[in-house]
Parts: sequence; structure tokens; C-alpha cells
Amino acid sequence: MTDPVLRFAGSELSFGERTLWRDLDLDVAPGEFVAVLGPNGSGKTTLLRTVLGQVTATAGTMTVDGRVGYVPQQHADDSDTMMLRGRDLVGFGVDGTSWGLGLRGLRSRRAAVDAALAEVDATRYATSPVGLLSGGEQQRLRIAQALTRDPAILLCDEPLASLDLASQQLVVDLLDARRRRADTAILFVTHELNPILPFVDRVVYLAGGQFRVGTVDEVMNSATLTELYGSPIDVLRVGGRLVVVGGEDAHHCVEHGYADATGHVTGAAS
Ligand SMILES: Nc1ncnc2c1ncn2[C@@H]1O[C@H](COP(=O)(O)OP(=O)(O)OP(=O)(O)O)[C@@H](O)[C@H]1O
Repeated sequence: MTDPVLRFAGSELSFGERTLWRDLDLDVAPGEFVAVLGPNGSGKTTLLRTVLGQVTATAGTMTVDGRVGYVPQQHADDSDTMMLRGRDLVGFGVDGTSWGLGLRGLRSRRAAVDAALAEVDATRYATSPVGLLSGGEQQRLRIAQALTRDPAILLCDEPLASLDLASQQLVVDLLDARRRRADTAILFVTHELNPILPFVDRVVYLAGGQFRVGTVDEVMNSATLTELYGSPIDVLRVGGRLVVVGGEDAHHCVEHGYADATGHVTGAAS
């Protein structure tokens, strides 16, 4: 088996009395697409922050083999950035590394930004003010920003939030294309599994200080989630989508629905 790009071994993370996970062993292979699910406050973002080195686990080890890229949520506030051009936003991914000053450094910087813009097909936004771009176009630039580091693993923290369906699809397709082309692993925190369902190799599901790791079928089933939450949960497949019914917290993971007496499910994406 190829060496993992990310490894958690015997990892535990507690804040005081509160344990987010314990005895976590997780190897992420190059090119693997791993979804991180769980209710609010279960530790999804903290897991990413541990990989970024911003949080140190209370026990165990975490190792990353290669560079780490980070794709954040789209924030409406960012749309005020009328002074910032597309290529400036992407350039932030290059700055902070040792490109140095002078003509050579500037040329290298420009080349890295141009390559990243081309990789996500965003060259046409290069000189547009970021504030004039749609949420989906801005997310395209954020992916380009992360790619300037040529990452071995991309950490994505709810990158689809507040995007329409077409933009969500575009972002997921870009990430999938990157992992296929460069074997970049993807650790993807989300409240909605359905938009990424066809791409997910494995799921890490955090809840109440416990976790389950496995394929979608292994984790996203009634028995496993009922055991994890300690209360009855039904996981249904409806038209190729997953719907979780029951458990106040459970509906954070995919799409929540309400079953009537006949078992008919109605509901909307959470
Ligand atoms: N530095 C810290 N000190 C103390 N508690 C923390 C710290 N960082 C995070 N927490 C707590 O850890 C828990 C997990 O937070 P985290 O942001 O990882 O959750 P999450 O699963 O990403 O939630 P959401 O879905 O709401 O974004 C929260 O209760 C949070 O308050």
C-alpha cells in the first residue's frame, strides 16, 4: 500500500472535560476523498486545525507527508473586496513562502498564480475585482489560491456553504479533477454529504466524543448512526440521495426529512 499522506495514530483531543475524539487511527491515502461529518460542535473544524498545526492533540501523533492547502467557506463579507483583483486573492497563497524579492521572485510568483488560475479555469477573472464575482467564482479563486502551494492534501472547510447547486457542482468537480490529476488527497468538512456523495471514498463521522470511519455504506446506515448517537436514527436512500431521519442532531449530516405514518419522507436540504 502507498504511504499515507496524512496519519493520525492514537490521537485524542480534549478541551478540559470535553473530549472531541479518542483513539483515532486514520490513514488518508494520496488521492483519497474523505468526508468529515457530524453535528455542530462535534470537532470537524478542529480536526482540520489539527492538520494545519493550529491545534495540538492531547495524545497520539499526527503526521503529514507534503504540503497542505486550505479552502475555506465562502463568506458574504468577502464580497466587499472591490479593491482586490482575482489574481491578488490567488497570490496570497504564494506569499509567505520563500519566493524572495526581486525580479526572479516576482516572475516565479506570477507564474505560480497564472498556473493556479489556469488549473481552475479562472484566468478570465484574473483582473476582475473579487467583489464583483459570484460566490462560485470566488470559490474557484480560493481553490486556485490553495493550489499555488501544490498541496499533497487539501483541507476543505464547508466550501459549498452558501453556494447555489450549479456552483456547488463546479467546486466539487474542480476538487475531484485536482485529486485525479495530482493525487491530492481531500479532507472535506461538510454538513451536506449529498453534493459530494459520488466522489467520497470514506467518511469520518464525529459525534459526542466518538467517531466512525468507513465507506459511505459502512457509516451512513441506520445501525451505525443509531449506535453512534445512542438514539434511533433511520438512514434512507431516496432517489440516489441520503436522508437521515430522527435524532435532533443527526440531520446536520446530509439532508433531513420527516417520515409520515406511511414512511413517506418529505423535507429539504439542511
Ligand atoms: N481552542 C479551543 N478551546 C476550547 N474549546 C474549543 C477550542 N476550539 C474548539 N473548541 C470547542 O470544540 C468543539 C468543536 O468545535 P469545532 O469548531 O471543531 O466543531 P464543528 O464540528 O466544526 O462545528 P460546526 O459544525 O458548528 O462548525 C466546540 O464545542 C468548540 O467550542
